[in-house]
Amino acid sequence: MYAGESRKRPVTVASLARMKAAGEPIACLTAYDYSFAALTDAAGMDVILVGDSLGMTMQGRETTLPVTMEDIIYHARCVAAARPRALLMVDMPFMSHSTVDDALRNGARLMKEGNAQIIKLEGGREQTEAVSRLTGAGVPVCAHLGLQPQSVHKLGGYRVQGREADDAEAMVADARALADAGADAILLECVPAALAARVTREVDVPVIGIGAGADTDGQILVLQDILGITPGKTPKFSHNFMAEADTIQGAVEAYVQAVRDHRFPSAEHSF
Ligand SMILES: Nc1nc(=O)c2c([nH]1)NC[C@@H]1CN(c3ccc(C(=O)N[C@@H](CCC(=O)O)C(=O)O)cc3)CN21
Ligand SMILES: CC(C)C(=O)C(=O)O
Ligand SMILES: [Mg+2]
Repeated sequence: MYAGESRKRPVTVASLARMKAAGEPIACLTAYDYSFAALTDAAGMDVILVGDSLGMTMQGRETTLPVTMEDIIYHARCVAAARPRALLMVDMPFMSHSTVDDALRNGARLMKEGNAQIIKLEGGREQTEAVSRLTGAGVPVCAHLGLQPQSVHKLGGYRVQGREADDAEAMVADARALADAGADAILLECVPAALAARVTREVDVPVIGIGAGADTDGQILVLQDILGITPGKTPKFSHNFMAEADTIQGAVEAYVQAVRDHRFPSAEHSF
């Protein structure tokens, strides 16, 4: 939503670009079913993500790796049934885009079967050809840099990425390459706030952050984390908005308002 745009009008990929240009924060949240998608949409969310985090939040798996195309399409269809005004973003599962042919076939499935309006895929410059072919074919793409949970076994855990100077430079170069390849947005997960601010300045496409500080074009969190119902430990970058709300609807609205008013994230949620 950018200044002057009717709140009732559906959010599109073009809306996100206009919001970046206008300096209007983009509020994003995951949802995995019809009821929460409807509630989240009524709270005024700009983007709803059917994330592969559903492997953990919905299925109780230890990582996102077991999530299948069938799983994510099932949840995307449940969310799409709410006919949200929000832009519907859907994650490409682990190993669903490791070849360009797979990326094209599976990206098309998320749109045709899952009703995705934009797909998100983890990876850096090695994904540029897939991004270019997908966007060239009319599939909007959000690239996902920084902490890539599908690489947890390669990374050795869920850790902040880009702390060393050479890793930071590589991330900036990846962001540029993906934007040049046609990516419509970039998501940065678990990166130092200063690095995220630099990527946000240096690329033309909207940058959405999670654990990436306050100076990105938008914020995203996981639904269960903002409701305080994630079993076990929640990431440092999340905040339980139920702590100050009486209802689930109120908590989701408080999150949207905190993002719009630049009150979330604060330093305690950032690296
Ligand atoms: N409930 C939930 N919330 C998420 O944000 C989330 C998921 N699930 N599943 C998929 C990924 C995994 N994510 C995670 C999981 C753990 C940390 C974590 O524990 N991070 C440490 C930072 C460690 C460091 O300082 O390097 C933290 O204390 O927050 C981060 C991201 C983000 N995503
Ligand atoms: C945490 C967000 C960015 C995500 O990719 C997911 O929910 O799967
Ligand atoms: Mg994901």
